Amino acid sequence: MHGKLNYLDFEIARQKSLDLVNQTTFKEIIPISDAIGRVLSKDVICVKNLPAFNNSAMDGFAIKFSDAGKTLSINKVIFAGDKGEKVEPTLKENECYKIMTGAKVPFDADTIIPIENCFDVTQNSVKIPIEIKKGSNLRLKGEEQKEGSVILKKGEKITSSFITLLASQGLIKIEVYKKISIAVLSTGNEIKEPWEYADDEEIYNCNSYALISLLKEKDFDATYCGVIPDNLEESKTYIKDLKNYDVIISTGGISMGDADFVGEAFLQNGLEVAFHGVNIKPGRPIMMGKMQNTVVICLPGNPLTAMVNIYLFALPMLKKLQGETSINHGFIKAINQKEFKTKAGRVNVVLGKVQNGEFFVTRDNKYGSGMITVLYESNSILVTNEQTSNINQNQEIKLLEFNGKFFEENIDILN
Ligand SMILES: Nc1nc2c(c(=O)[nH]1)N[C@H]1C(S)=C(S)[C@@H](COP(=O)(O)OP(=O)(O)OC[C@H]3O[C@@H](n4cnc5c(N)ncnc54)[C@H](O)[C@@H]3O)O[C@H]1N2
Ligand code: MOO
Repeated sequence: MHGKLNYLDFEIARQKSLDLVNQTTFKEIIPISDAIGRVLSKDVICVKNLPAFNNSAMDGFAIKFSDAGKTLSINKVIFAGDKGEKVEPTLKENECYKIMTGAKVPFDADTIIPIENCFDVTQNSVKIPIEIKKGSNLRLKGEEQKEGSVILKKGEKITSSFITLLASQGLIKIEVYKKISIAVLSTGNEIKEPWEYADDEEIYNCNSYALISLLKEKDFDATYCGVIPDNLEESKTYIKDLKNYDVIISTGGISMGDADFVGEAFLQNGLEVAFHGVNIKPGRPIMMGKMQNTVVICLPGNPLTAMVNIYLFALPMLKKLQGETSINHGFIKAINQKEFKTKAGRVNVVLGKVQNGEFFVTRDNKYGSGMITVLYESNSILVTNEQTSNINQNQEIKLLEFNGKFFEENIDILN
């Protein structure tokens, strides 16, 4: 672990991280009221046509299109919820129905005219305008979704708009993938928990809480498993007890320091390293691999680095493991507002704030990976390719927002 790190190409590292996992096979059935953020483990098939019957989109009159311009007698009034005899076709010559929004339209009417577009409306009759469109305001049975069609796809993450569709089908339970289990650890003798006393030489553990919160924002549950002391033997035992988790995420102790033996402790527990070291700033020492069935993600200790790296490298892989199909970062386009420099020869991650399509780089891109406040000051990142040394003012750029969307397509996010 102490040899010079071989810095892997960014895209190769991203691909290797994805290759480490296959989607979980464990499923469960849960109520739709608890389903937000969960991933569908099978397609949802339409069992009830949408709409279920021909119905009116407006309060008004249901007529035959050929009666445009005529004065018609009102045959009957139909309300939403009327059924059976009340909605049987009963039109005679020069007649129409008065009808309410959502009410079933009998088969002998083909067009709905909103009441405010009609003339001389009385209890018994109405004059229909001459300029009308056949079929207007008539919502046809199955025009939105037909029985048997796929309405929601396996691998999609459930949002509130999914719930509307599920409830429209009379579904109250749904099959989803079980949540993957994630252990989060910190390392380092200098680390104190926020509720402990920390003297001037000690620092508070921010990484674990920050990572668990970021994972929560992305609909993952993570368990905090404590601080591993800077001691190889104790680390080995500690890690051995975590093999029941699907994923272990640690921060710190993976660079070149004499106390950086977290990697060694994982290795001695059977870790097969996929890569250790990526040509990116921040995040050069990042390491990923697999320890039997457990995916191991070792993030560098600097809080800024840990957060940016979990976002860039870990989220796509965790999404894949969770069974999601949209696992790739999507970008938004913006215009850079102030020129800044980046270092050619490596991939650079640049923090900034995007607002209404304008990007404001954080602190002129002059900050250290050990800083914490800069994360708070930013809402997005720009990722350069290895050739880029400058981002000009007014240059169109691609940005990943911290709360950005993920897509099935793998698109080029580099600038
Ligand atoms: N000789 C070299 N030194 C370093 C290299 C290198 O290539 N050669 N890489 C540097 C880079 S880049 C990074 S990033 C850091 C990462 O090192 P580690 O992953 O070993 O992290 P630590 O040394 O344990 O900690 C770094 C920094 O972060 C603080 N830290 C750690 N854990 C937490 C926590 N849970 N909450 C808050 N802060 C934490 C820690 O106190 C250190 O200040 O290595 C460079 N060195
Ligand atoms: O990964 Mo380090 O944060 O580049 O300094």
